[in-house]
Amino acid sequence: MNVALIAHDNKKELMMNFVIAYENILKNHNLFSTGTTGKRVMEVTSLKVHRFQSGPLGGDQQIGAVIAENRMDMVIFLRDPMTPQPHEPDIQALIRLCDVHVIPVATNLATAEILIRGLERGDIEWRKHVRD
Ligand SMILES: O=C(CO)COP(=O)(O)O
Repeated sequence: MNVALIAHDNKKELMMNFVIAYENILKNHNLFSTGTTGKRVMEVTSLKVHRFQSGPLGGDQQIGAVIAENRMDMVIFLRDPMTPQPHEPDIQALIRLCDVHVIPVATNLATAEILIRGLERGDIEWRKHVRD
């Protein structure tokens, strides 16, 4: 499955703990990230991540483009709801596209944990039939 991992600055520690905890599941999938998140994930784990631009420089839009082509199967986006982001329209657009294409998307840790366990159990195998 193609899985996007994105975290705002105040959520990056949380994301690193998440990817360390679930490395054994994530290693079986193709991982995509915005620039800084991907760099950090590769520093703290042995995971390989395809990195796009940093979020404020267009990374959310690049991941959005993959979603728009219905090629992303899951999005884990640990958002910071307390800090205004300069690229807020890009963030909204990415999440909107997840709804357009019915892509499982988690925007907080509690949902991320459920999605990652679902990924391991094969709950989103149906994506193989609707992708591309
Ligand atoms: O801003 C982001 C998502 O909106 C994340 O970007 P970085 O991973 O480059 O910090």
